[in-house]
Amino acid sequence: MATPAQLESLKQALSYDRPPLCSGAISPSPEGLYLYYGKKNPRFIDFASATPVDLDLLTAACDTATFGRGNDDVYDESYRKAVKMDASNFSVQLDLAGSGLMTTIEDQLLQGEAEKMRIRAELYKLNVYNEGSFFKAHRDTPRGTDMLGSLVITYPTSHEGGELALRHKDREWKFDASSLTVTQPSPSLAYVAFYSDIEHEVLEVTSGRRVTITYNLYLVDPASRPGVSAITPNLKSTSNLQTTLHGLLKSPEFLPDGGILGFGLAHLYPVTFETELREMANYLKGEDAHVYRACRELQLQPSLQVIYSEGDRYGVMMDRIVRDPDYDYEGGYSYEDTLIGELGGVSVNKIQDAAIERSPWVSNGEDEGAFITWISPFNGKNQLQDVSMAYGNEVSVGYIYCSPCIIARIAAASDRI
Ligand SMILES: O=C(O)CCC(=O)C(=O)O
Ligand SMILES: [Fe+2]
Repeated sequence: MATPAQLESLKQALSYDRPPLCSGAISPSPEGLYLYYGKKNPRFIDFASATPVDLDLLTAACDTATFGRGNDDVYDESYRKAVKMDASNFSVQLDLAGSGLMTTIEDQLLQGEAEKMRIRAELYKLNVYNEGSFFKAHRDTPRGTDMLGSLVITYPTSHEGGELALRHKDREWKFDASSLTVTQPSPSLAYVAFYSDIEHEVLEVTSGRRVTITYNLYLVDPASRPGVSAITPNLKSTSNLQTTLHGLLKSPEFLPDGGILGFGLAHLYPVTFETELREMANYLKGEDAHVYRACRELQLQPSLQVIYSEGDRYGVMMDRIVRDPDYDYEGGYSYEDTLIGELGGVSVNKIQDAAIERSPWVSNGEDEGAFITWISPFNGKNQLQDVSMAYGNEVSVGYIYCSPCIIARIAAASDRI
């Protein structure tokens, strides 16, 4: 066993203070503030000098903004009150790459294994929030395992309210694009980029108008794009977690007979039944990337695992995402029995104070089980039911957020020294 003091030192070392977002203002070239929109009667706005009439015409050309609830696209003004335009109906002249913005976002959001990746921004929508408009708290719909985040760019139209509030774990950040652009010396754009699983909300616009364009941010492996070379930022400083864990590994009193460390993840990740957990190491965000890297640097061969079962205390750990297996429910078998008996799953504890001997599958002799020493709490969002929900009767919807855990196997003290 690890002593409470040892576990506490590891938990303390997990503290991570990099926010899951980056924001600021950019002063683009004059064309960066131009917007062309509409197909039949195209129009033009220069946001350096947009008039109320310009914004009325833009509003009139937009559609009411729907949002995704489960597998449905719904319109509900109590949840999202705004108007929007799809990317196929407008064109912006902003040169994202040339403005240096993508490099800044990459430096902030790519960590761990993802440092060797680049970010591709795909224009998604234009939104207009007139007085009284808002968009209640949501997470952006996962659109691929390579989807990393979202970028919101706000034009410098004068307005009050309409702050973007972002929440992760127990923290909240409020981004007020209006007061930021007003204080810039030349007409500017305000930007905020964040991981797409971060909950965010557009607060009510109390006066004026707020106009944004949004981009979906995808990870791109430069190795798969010939001719594009990657510059890996030199962020390889040894983390506090790595130092603390290294110290503990050197101590013969820390897990003397070896054991399994578990780290619940802080972020959610888009998956399908086909997603390989092994590949997800490349997509880890923020503190999750940081934990994975510390374990890998210490040769602990970290792996991503999912734990199935609805129970609060015990579940079945798998190294892959599994489709709901066929099982003989009538004959008294559960899908957990099938995962253990046929698909190589192992019974584990989901919380620290659940003795593995009490696991239903260990106590009935079905499985030996494995006890996990949890360093950060396991987030139960990765159960089979959650994964299958995205399918329903429309398979093409495809992706759903799940949160696996990072597992590190610690050898016995005699084998470590
Ligand atoms: O317009 C904004 O500030 C954010 C919009 C948003 O969150 C979304 O479109 O998902
Ligand atoms: Fe959003």
